[in-house]
Amino acid sequence: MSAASSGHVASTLRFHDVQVRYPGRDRQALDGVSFDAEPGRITAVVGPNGSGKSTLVRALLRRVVLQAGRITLDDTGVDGLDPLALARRVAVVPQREEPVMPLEVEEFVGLGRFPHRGAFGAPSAEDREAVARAMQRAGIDECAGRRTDSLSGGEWQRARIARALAQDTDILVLDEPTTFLDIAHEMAVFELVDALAREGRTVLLVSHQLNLVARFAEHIVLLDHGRVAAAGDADAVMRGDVLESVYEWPLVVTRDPAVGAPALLPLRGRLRSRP
Ligand SMILES: Nc1ncnc2c1ncn2[C@@H]1O[C@H](COP(=O)(O)OP(=O)(O)OP(=O)(O)O)[C@@H](O)[C@H]1O
Repeated sequence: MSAASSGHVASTLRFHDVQVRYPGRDRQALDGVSFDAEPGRITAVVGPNGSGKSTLVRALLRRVVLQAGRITLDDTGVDGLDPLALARRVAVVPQREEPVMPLEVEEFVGLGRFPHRGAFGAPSAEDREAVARAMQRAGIDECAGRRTDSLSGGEWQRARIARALAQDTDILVLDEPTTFLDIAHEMAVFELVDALAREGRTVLLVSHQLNLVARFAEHIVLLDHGRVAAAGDADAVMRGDVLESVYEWPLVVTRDPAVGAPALLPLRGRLRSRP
C-alpha cells in the first residue's frame, strides 16, 4: 500500500526487546519492550506518567542509547539510517516544544520539508503545495501568516502537527498531540490521525486519552514501569483489573454508548491497598 507522496511504501515499525536505562538511574526506563506498529492502522502507546512512552519515541529517533534490542523499519535497523534518511521516513510531533524562532506559521510548517530540500534549498512548487496541504489538514491554514509565538496553546499544537504532515513520511509518530486542545479540536486530531492511517501510513500515537484511544486505535500497547503490561485491541487492553492495577486508581470499564467501544470511568477515592 502506498502512503505519503514521498513514494515510500509504508513500513512496519518494529520494537524488538528494547531496553533503555538513563545514566544514573537504577531502573530501566524500557525493559524488554516488543511490539509492531503496522501500516494502515493506529498503534497507540498508553500508560501512566513515567512508564516509558516518550523514551520509546526517543529510542526510535536515536536520542537515547539502547542497552539491548533493536528498532527496525521493514527489517532495517534505524541505527543504520543517517538522520536525514530517518527524517524522510519518520515524522515526529514531540511531546513538548516551544517556538524558538520568530517564524510565521507557514515558514514553521515549511521546516517539515527540510529532509526533502535541505536546510538552504529554496522551496519548490511541491514544497509549497505540501505545506499548504499540511496546514489545511491540521486546521491551521487560517493562521498561516501569524507568528508562532503569538499562537494559543491549541493553535501551536496544530502548527506542530502540520509541520510533521509537511514532512510527508510514511511513518508518523505523535507524542500526546491533543494536549491543550478543546473537545472539537481534539476530536478533529483523532479523526485526522485515523484518516492518515487509513491512507496507508504507519501511525504510532502516544496518548493519555484512553477513551479516544479505545475508539480509534486498532492496536494498543499499555506500558507499566517500562514493560508491556497488556497489548492488543481495545477489548484486550481496556480491562478494569488490568487498568486499575497499572494506574493504581479505582475505575470501572463500561461501554461507550455512541460506538460500543470500552470506556473508562475513574472513580473517586484512592485504592486502599495495592494489589
Ligand atoms: N533524561 C532522563 N534522565 C533520567 N531519567 C529519565 C530521563 N528522561 C526520562 N527519565 C525517566 O525515565 C522514565 C520514563 O520516562 P518517560 O518520559 O519515557 O515516561 P512517559 O511514559 O513518557 O511519561 P509521561 O506520561 O509523564 O510523559 C521515568 O522514570 C523518567 O523519570
